[in-house]
Amino acid sequence: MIQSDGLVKIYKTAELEVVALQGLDLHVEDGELMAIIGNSGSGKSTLLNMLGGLDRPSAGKLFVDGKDLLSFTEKDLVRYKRETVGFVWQNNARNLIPYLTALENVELPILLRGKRRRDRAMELLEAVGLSHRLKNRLNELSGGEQQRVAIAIALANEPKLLLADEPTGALDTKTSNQVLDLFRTLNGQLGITIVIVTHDPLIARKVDRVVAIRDGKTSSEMIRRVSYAEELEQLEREGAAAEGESHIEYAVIDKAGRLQIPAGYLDAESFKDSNKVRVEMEEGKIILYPPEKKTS
Ligand SMILES: Nc1ncnc2c1ncn2[C@@H]1O[C@H](COP(=O)(O)OP(=O)(O)OP(=O)(O)O)[C@@H](O)[C@H]1O
Repeated sequence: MIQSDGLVKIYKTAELEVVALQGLDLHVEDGELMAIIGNSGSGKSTLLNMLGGLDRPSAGKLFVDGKDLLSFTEKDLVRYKRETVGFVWQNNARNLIPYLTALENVELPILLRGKRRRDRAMELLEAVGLSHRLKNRLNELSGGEQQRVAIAIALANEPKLLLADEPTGALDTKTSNQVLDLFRTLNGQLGITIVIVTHDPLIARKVDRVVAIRDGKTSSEMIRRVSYAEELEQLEREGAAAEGESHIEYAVIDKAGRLQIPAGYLDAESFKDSNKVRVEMEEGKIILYPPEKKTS
C-alpha cells in the first residue's frame, strides 16, 4: 500500500531550512495495521501529511496504492484525498459539529452521494459501534464516542488507507483501548490499511508492527512474535498470553548500509565517550565492540 524510499521533506522559512524527513524508507503492506512512533519533532506528522496528500515531499519516492505522489498535479491530489485516504485526528472537534446529532454529522460529508446518504451514515455508525447513539447530539457523547463518529466520517468515502494522528491522545486508557480495538475490528472486517501515529506505547501492544522514527528517518521496527489475533485466541484458550516480550526489535538498515543503534545502547560505560565502535563479523553475527582503550 505504501512504498516510500529515500523520502525527503524540507521546510523553508524566511531564515532557515528544516529537514523534517531525511531519506525515510517505509513499506506498508495492503491490509496492515501498524503504528509509527517517535519523539516530538522526529517527523511523524510530516510523514502523515505526505501520506495524506496534505503537503508535498521535496524529493525521494512515495507511492500509495500504486500512485506516485511526487508526480501528482493539483487535480490528482484533490482526487487522491477524496478517494484514497481517510483521516482521524486527535482533536475531533476539528471535523465535528457539536449541535448536530451523530447521524447528521456523518450524513453531512456524504451529502453529495444522493438519496442513500442516511442508510450509508447508519451503516457507518453501526460499523463503529454507535447504532444506539444515532440521535444524540455530539455534545451529549463521550470523548470516545465522538472519536468513533470521527472514524465513521473518515470511512465515508471508503478509503483504502486510514491515517490516524494521535487518535487516542485526548482519551483515558480504557477509552483508548476501545478505540484501538475498533481499529483492529475495522482492519479485520474491511481489510483497510491503517497507519497510526502516536507517542503512546500502549498502541504498540495492539498492532503487529511498530516503526520508530528518529530525526526524520526510520530507525527501528518492532514486530510481534505472535500476531495480536493469535495472542487473543491463546488468551481465550489457555487463560494466559505468550510469555516474555510481545515484540522483537529490529534496527533498520538503509540502502547504503547505515543503521541507527537503538537509543540508550551507546550510553553504556564502555561506549560512552567515543564516536567509534569496532565492527566484526563472527560466526555469521555482526558484533559491535567498544573501541580499544589506548595503553600508553
Ligand atoms: N510547516 C513547517 N515549517 C517549518 N518547520 C516545520 C513545519 N512543520 C514541521 N516542521 C519541523 O519539522 C520537524 C518535524 O516535525 P513534525 O511535526 O513532523 O514532528 P512530530 O514527530 O510529528 O512531532 P510531534 O510529536 O511533536 O507532533 C520539526 O523540527 C518541526 O519543527
